[in-house]
Amino acid sequence: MEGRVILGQIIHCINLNTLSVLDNGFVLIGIDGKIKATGNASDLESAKKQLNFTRLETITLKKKQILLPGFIDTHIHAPQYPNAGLGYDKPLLEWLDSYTYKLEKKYKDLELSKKVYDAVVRKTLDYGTTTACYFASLYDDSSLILANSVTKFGQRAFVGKVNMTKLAPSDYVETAQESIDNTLKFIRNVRAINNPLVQPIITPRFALSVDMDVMKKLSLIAKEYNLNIQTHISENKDEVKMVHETYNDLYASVYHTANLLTPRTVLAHGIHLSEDEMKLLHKTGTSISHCPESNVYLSSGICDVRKLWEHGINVALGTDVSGGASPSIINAMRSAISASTNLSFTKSKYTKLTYVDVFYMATLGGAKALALDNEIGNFEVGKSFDAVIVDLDIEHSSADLLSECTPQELLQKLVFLGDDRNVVKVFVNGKIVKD
Ligand SMILES: O=c1[nH]c(=O)c2nc[nH]c2[nH]1
Ligand SMILES: [Zn+2]
Repeated sequence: MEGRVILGQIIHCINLNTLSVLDNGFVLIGIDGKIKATGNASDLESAKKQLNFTRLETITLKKKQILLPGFIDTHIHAPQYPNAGLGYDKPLLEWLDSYTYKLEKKYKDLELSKKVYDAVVRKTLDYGTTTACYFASLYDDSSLILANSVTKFGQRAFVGKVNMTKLAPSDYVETAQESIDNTLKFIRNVRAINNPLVQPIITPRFALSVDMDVMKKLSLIAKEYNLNIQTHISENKDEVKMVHETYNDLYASVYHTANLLTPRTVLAHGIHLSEDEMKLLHKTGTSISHCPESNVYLSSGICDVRKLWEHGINVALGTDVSGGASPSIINAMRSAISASTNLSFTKSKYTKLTYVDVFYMATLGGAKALALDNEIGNFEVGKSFDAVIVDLDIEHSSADLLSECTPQELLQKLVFLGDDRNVVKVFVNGKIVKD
């Protein structure tokens, strides 16, 4: 058998509280991109023999390099990328009207779509995002271009054509029929690409912009086509109030009524959830995508990740570009620590998130949120090899390593100081997509 072996310092999460660190380890990958064996370097020869590996390409990491699972961005709006860093003077609902819809409706232009989508996919891969869960726009043909960009550059992704049937600009809204028809067309077209790494995802924008009937039909489509679901929940207090007024129900209950809460559903934000809503999310196996940078820039609030965990809810990370400015999950890890530190100033007996907590959310937590934890998220044998090689010894980068570091310290340097310069190689399903 042919394959590749990576030797060196390897870190991944086994579960929420357990970091596995191999100081001198190996990961053996088959030509099919799957992990065949892992362990200490001293056991490599016997693993090779046992698995009948004859020809192996070897990558030996340097002293200041670590191998990590690829990062998972569970919430990013690809068409909003040109607005990253702009328009943070307004809270959510005004921001949507003043900046966001105005940009998204330009994606009728397929040339613009290709230009921006190629740029987003390239940029997120450069930061080590091996899997991204994208909101696209209302337009199915433009959204298909995002699925093609992802395919071209080799990223693993979910791509959602957004549904919006009300409370939207008159020139950026669909009828119920268009919304459903175009969603079905989009699903068929993404499936026709025949790329197992790219899946369509059901994407009602949020409860305020989609009619209940349409949400219910979308949940039936998710079931029939075996699809994941994504939307937003409880991001901003005015938004929550409007949802209560519109539906006379709790925000999470609105989605539950529409049958949108499933173990394959990821909801962005979840800042202002009530006890009952958290219980409902736990009961339905729904995950939250925590988007800490966006929550600060849009003045939405601070999500209490520990409280969600206490309720048994899985929490992942999202950049939420362009609510968040940075397309980097490394940055999202850092922002999650800052957000929880700020929370600790106002809450008694609150333990802020650690670098291990956020690393978990960026990898295995993300995989769980997308129901891909049998496929990616760590280096368990049988999973696909989605990984990044991180180098903390890059000249002119922010992380100047002037002393010896343990693998755990190298990971901390990445979380607090790292950027795309430190991500020197990226693999998706065993294939090198950044070198
Ligand atoms: O962060 C957000 N970005 C959006 O585009 C959006 N739409 C509804 N709610 C939203 N929240
Ligand atoms: Zn969002």
